[in-house]
Amino acid sequence: MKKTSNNIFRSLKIVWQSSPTWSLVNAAVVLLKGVMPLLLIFIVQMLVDEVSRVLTGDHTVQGVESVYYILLFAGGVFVLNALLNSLSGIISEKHAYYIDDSVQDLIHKRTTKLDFANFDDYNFQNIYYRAINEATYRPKKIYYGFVGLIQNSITLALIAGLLAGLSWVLMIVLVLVSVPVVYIRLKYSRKIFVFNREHTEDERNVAYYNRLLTDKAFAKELRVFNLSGLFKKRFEEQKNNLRGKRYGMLKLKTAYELAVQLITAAALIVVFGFIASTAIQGNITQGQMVMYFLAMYRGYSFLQDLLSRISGLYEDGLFLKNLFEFIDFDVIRYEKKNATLFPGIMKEGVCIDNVSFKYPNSSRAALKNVSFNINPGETIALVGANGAGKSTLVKLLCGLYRPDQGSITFDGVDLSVINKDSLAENVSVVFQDFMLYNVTARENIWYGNVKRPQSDEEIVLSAQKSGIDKLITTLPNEYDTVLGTLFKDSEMLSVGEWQRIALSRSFFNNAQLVVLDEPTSSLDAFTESRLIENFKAITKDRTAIIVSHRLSTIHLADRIVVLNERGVAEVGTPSELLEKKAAFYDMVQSMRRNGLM
Ligand SMILES: Nc1ncnc2c1ncn2[C@@H]1O[C@H](COP(=O)(O)OP(=O)(O)OP(=O)(O)O)[C@@H](O)[C@H]1O
Repeated sequence: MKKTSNNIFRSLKIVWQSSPTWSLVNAAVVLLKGVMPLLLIFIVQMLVDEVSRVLTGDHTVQGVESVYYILLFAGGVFVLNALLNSLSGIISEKHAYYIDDSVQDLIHKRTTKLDFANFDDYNFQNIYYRAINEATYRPKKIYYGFVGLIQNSITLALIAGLLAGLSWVLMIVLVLVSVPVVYIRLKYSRKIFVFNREHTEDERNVAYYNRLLTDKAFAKELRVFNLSGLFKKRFEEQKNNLRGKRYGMLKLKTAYELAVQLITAAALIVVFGFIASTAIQGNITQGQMVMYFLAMYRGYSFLQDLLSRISGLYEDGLFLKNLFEFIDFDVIRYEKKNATLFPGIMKEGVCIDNVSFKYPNSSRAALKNVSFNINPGETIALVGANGAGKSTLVKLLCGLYRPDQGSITFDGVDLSVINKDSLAENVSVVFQDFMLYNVTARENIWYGNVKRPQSDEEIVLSAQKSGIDKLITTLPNEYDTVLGTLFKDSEMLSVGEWQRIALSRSFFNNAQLVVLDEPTSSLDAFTESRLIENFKAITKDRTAIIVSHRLSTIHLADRIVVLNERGVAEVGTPSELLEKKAAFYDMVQSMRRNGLM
């Protein structure tokens, strides 16, 4: 309960900090609206009493005039009410923008600053999923729930004051019969909350099948393997299973609620009877009787409202735990305080020393005791069978993961103490699964180093190095043509062309270490041989690591490092390794036999 109220206050703080001015304006309008119902009850009482006075004999001008004044006053209240209703719409909309922005900002800060390794953690994925689902609306709902609670309390206090003129017992009776309703709501809020947390993975599974059915990334295979029927069936089964359980809880909750509501209604009838008999005995006027009826009825509905707001707030507080859990989650955090810069110009090179690594949530080691050096300006080819750990080593080299054991140093400076930005400026990578950005060709390359201007002529130079410049100049707006298929007037490229764009992006970043994971996998023979011919010029003065299965690319290297499941199998120049007739030699022979070279 304490944690729930903490969440509520933390959420209100977010709302307040999003815009103190709009929070105040919005709250003022909501509270003013809360006074309106009571004013209307007063007006009705005054009207009934004045009209019955005129009807029972007071035909004087003052008597009729006072009816007009009451009507005039009522008109003013109606106008104010209409004004508040219209204004509250745009005010709350404007305020909602600020709240949305603040919450989104919190989430963006979290997701962009997270270390990449967290995305491999299924538990983190659950927390992230729950947070995203709550983030969009809960803080806003809490704010309105809270302001509404104050509004209802004011109205109720005024109504209670009014009813006190007749009997305090009336209010107490109403409060007492409402308690079970609140109890049931609170109980079920917690049940639903627990249910949702326990079934996050099932929910994600439903969302996954929904993605398989709708996302472009899966659309091709969905068609060629005719998978839509199977996916739809799984989607429906899992969704209906979840819905069934949730609906069952809702039915039970509704049944209990209905039972206690009936008791409350009976109590209300008794109270109405009491008011009527008091009027019949002549202890209150007809106007007062109508006023008490209305006050009682409105009081009852406001009390119901108030109680459902309290249980709503409790529920929101519970569910906000999901958002704050994400914001506070003790993530895998690599960067150390007082991190240092990457060494100026490397003189000693890169040292990979006895590195072992297991992915988070994986039981198998991806790298075991890997050790080798890379001299400054040297090109190393990293080869080995599928799953040997080549891409893993690439990810470790650019700081996406940290070794569990051993170290990676640049000129003796451990990667773990290097500042993230400085590392990104000095280590440039083209991943196997490089990104396709649906922006202009120029921007696609510029993303390699956004600290440089977009007009930088090295953008064209980088495109020339990967051999994509010629194609770009044939596009309708040349370098300013949007690539992809997402937006109007875009031009789609082939996989190999995209790969050349990705290569240009890494060339544009004049990093000291260039890491290319399968850089020629999608290139045609002509482009590949041109890239290979120019490779030395492209990586001039830079240290390079190329991961490849292609002998033509491997032969570019000064030295080859062969990885296997036990770590580094062998290291040497291409001719040394061929002479040694061990792992690399066997690999080349196997390729030759199968006509792969
Ligand atoms: N995100 C991940 N989570 C858990 N295990 C992973 C992850 N990525 C890779 N692995 C495992 O780590 C091992 C090494 O994978 P890696 O991708 O580094 O191999 P590779 O040598 O690059 O293979 P390939 O030649 O097929 O690209 C594999 O056994 C793989 O299953």
